[in-house]
Amino acid sequence: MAILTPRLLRPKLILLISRAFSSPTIVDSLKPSLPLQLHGHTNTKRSIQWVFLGCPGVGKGTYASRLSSLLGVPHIATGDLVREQLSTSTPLSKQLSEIVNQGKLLSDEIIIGLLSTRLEAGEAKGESGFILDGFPRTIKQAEILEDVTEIDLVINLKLREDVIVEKCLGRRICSQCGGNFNVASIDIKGENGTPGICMAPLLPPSDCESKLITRADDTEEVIKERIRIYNIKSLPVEEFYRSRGNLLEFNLPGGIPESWPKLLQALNLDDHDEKQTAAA
Ligand SMILES: Nc1ncnc2c1ncn2[C@@H]1O[C@H](COP(=O)(O)OP(=O)(O)O)[C@@H](O)[C@H]1O
Repeated sequence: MAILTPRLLRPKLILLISRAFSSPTIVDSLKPSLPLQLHGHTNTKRSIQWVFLGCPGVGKGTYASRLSSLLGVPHIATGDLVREQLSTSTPLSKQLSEIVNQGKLLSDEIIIGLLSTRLEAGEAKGESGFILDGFPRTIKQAEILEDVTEIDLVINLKLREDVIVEKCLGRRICSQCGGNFNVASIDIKGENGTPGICMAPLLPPSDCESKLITRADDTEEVIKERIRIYNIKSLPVEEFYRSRGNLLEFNLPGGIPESWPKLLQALNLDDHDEKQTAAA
């Protein structure tokens, strides 16, 4: 992976994004059903460019990956790119794992280097559009992204903090197939006007059961540090997009069975889902 200096970041990302995402469009076919007007969008001849925001463990990966399958655009999670890098045993991966395992953010340069490499690989495979998950996480990253391309929609997932911590502690990954599961069973009763919340565990199939691992950064101490850093560095990113008018706030009402249909409704995509299911 090439590490880019700040001076080199922008031109490289501009080139990659403009080359990779100027081709055919599913935005046109979805446009009537999009929840927001494409923000300042003049060129409709390109695919969806969406971003997921939200606290660590809120479920960005789950919903971004479902939407990616539904809409046929790549789901690009910077956390996955980081973990791929960590799985190689290079001096860089050792350096990165120290930062990640303390719950800290990697530098903008490193993350944009990883993202550029991923975009380049996608371009070679003819990918178009993206659903970004875990990027941007700082105002600097949001500004760089804004300089190089337009973001149509930013989905901001929200969940109460005590549930987020429990969900992170329950996260498991299958070391063989890479599938994401959750063993946490959340059942919090509503009180003093605050609604309760129920989330069933997302258990693995029997083949994966004995191969489950927990991320090294999913300990209670590190989770709390990640949330603290989110509030300092990433909450301003919510405001960045809110002020541009393309932020969709979505309070998760429960687990996937309750939340997925409501999210599709909020995105005016429930029709699209039915058509896909009927066609399958
Ligand atoms: N955009 C980014 N900027 C800086 N660091 C990042 C970024 N995306 C991922 N990382 C690093 O990778 C780690 C794991 O990312 P991710 O899987 O998205 O975490 P989470 O589940 O906490 O949202 C982060 O804690 C951080 O160290």
